[in-house]
Formats: sequence, structure tokens, C-alpha cells
Amino acid sequence: MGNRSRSYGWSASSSQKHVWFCGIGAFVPGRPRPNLVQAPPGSLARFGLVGRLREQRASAGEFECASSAWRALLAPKRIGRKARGSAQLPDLSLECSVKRNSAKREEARALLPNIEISDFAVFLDLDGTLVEIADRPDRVRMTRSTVDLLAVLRDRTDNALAMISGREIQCIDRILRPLKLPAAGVHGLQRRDAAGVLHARETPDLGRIVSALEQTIGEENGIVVERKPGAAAVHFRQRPDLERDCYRAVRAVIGERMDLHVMHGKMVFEILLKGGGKGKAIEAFLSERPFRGRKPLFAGDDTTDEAGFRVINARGGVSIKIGGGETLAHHRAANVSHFRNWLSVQVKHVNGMSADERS
Ligand SMILES: O=P(O)(O)OC[C@H]1O[C@H](O[C@H]2O[C@H](CO)[C@@H](O)[C@H](O)[C@H]2O)[C@H](O)[C@@H](O)[C@@H]1O
Repeated sequence: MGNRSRSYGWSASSSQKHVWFCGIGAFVPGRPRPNLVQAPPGSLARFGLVGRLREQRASAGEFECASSAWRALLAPKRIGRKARGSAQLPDLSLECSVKRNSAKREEARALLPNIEISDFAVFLDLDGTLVEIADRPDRVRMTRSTVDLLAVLRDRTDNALAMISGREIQCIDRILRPLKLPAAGVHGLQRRDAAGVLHARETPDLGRIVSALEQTIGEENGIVVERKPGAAAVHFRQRPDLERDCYRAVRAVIGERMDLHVMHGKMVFEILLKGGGKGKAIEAFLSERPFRGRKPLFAGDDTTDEAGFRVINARGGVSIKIGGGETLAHHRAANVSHFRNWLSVQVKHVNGMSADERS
């Protein structure tokens, strides 16, 4: 699981703008599952890029699309029998994953490896990996048991544990309190090493960009604009219908700025200073103690984690994708709790024995 041939779903890169869909099913609008497409079990859905059609039989009867750009495709057509639609998509990447039935989930669960975690340098993403996704960034809470688990993991790995997140480091610390771990923040634009030294590029003030965004697509629309050093994130989770408007606003405020780029994460467009990336941050940690010389492991859930998986795979490490969607990762956890359970089992296993067996 986890390699391209076995993952369900597809993604389109920014250069592949024409996407078409044809299928059987009914679109279910509204929250909390705005991107859910239901189809009778056994019915056939086809979706893919022109010339690269993929077919999926709906065994569980549900298709879940990670991007609401799909919704824009589906909604106007009110999908009925053999409905067909086509559209010009904005310049962004899409992911569509199929909700699999429980038998398939069991298969994915079996595919997480048992490892000697004490030999590893462990890198973990935060949102969607250690904590469940919330409707707003400020509503995320880490459970006490997860904080405790991370503390034990840090001890087991002799401090070779780092957070690799899109959030700024201050915010990571707040969520993990009282733990303070080595961390890469804002998708690698900031990094705090194991000695507590902060490595951060000088970042231009994006205040004007943030203000312009707040004015055009402000909070009153249910859009959350998050201000980070060297970055600004436009969250449309509460208003997926405004995805295109958000994208247009983001493009407009960037204008001709060559030092910035846009990343499409989970229900968010992030404007970022170029030059970061989770892969680079992991590389930097791996060149330093206590990470150096250890086998690396990285777990993440989002498209922005793929750069990290690439680095981990190149070094023969363990890469784990949380949830659906195409990925470079070699292993997959079905969801946050599946991953946390697996991690706590690994943490208790030292030298092939569980903590219970040793006592
Ligand atoms: O790299 P990560 O640690 O996974 O951080 C990625 C982004 O996470 C946050 O946004 C996401 O989580 C929110 C809370 O669950 C959710 O409301 C939002 O839709 C997600 O995109 C965070 O706010 C961003 O700054 C991070 O880049």
C-alpha cells in the first residue's frame, strides 16, 4: 500500500488543468461532509485526466473528494445517471480519494510496520497526523495522552524527535504544551534545532498582503486568514463554496511577486516565501545530532508532506501517509487514531519486546 499503483484516487498537477468527470451518484451538499459523493454499491464512477481515465467501482458506496474544486465540477450538473461534466480548474493540485470499506481498512492497518523505534529519528506532522482536523486552526486541541506519548517517544529516541509543521513554531509549542520539541515551522521557513537554536530566514513583512486578504475575503464570510512569519494562509473549510474566490484573491494580492508561491493544503491556500519545504527541514535535522546517523521516519497527511516523504524514501527510511490520497509514502495509516495507536505500540516495543513482556 502507499505506492502509486495501489493507492485509490488521483491527483492533477498544476500544469494539468483540464479535468473531466463522469459517473453515477448523487452529490450531497453541505457540512460536515461537503465533498462527499454517494453512489449505489457496485455502481461505476470514472474520473481522471483527459486521456488518463481511471475507473472505480463503489464498493462502500461513497467517494470522498479532498478538494472542493471537485464539488464545483459536480454541483452544477446535479449528478444523475451517466451525467458528464467538464470544467477549467484553477491552477492548483487536486486530490480525490475513495472511502474504502472496512475490509480494505483492515488491509491498510496490517501494512504499518513494526519497528525498533529507539533506532529512529522521528519526524511528525501535526494537523491531521497527531491531532484531528478542526473547523478552524485555533480550535485544535492535543489530548493529554498524545502529549504523554510524545514525551515517552522523545525519551525512547534519545531526543531524536522533531515536529515538522506548516504552523509557526510558537503555535506548535502552544499545542504541545508543556512539551517543547525541536521543530520546523511554516513548512520549513523556521527551524529550532535540538539545542534550542532558532534558524529562521529573514522574512519580508506580509502585513499588506494579509490586510488586503482580510479586506477582500474577510472573516465575516467564514474565511479565516492566518498570519505567519513569511506566510499567510487562507482557510475556506467553513465556506468550501468560496474556494475559487479565495484562490482569485490570493493570486490578486500576490500580483507579480516572484519571491512568493502558493501551496494548496487541506481546505487552505497558503502564500509562502519561496525556499522552504518540509524535505529541506528534515535534511537539516538529519545532518545534526541527535538525528544524524539514525534511520528516519516521517508521518504526514497532506500534499505538503510529500517533499518530506521523498527525502525519507531516498534515505531508506519509513514514510507514513495518514488518510487517503495518492502519495509517495510507503506505508499508510487509515486516520489519526490509527496512527496514534500504532505509534504507542511502537513506543512500548523496545528490542522486540513490549513493555509488559519486559516487566
Ligand atoms: O503541516 P501541518 O502541521 O499539518 O499544518 C498544516 C496546516 O495546518 C493548519 O491548517 C489545517 O488544520 C486546521 C485545523 O485542523 C484546519 O482548520 C485547516 O483547514 C487545515 O488546513 C494550520 O492552520 C496551517 O497554518 C498549517 O499550515
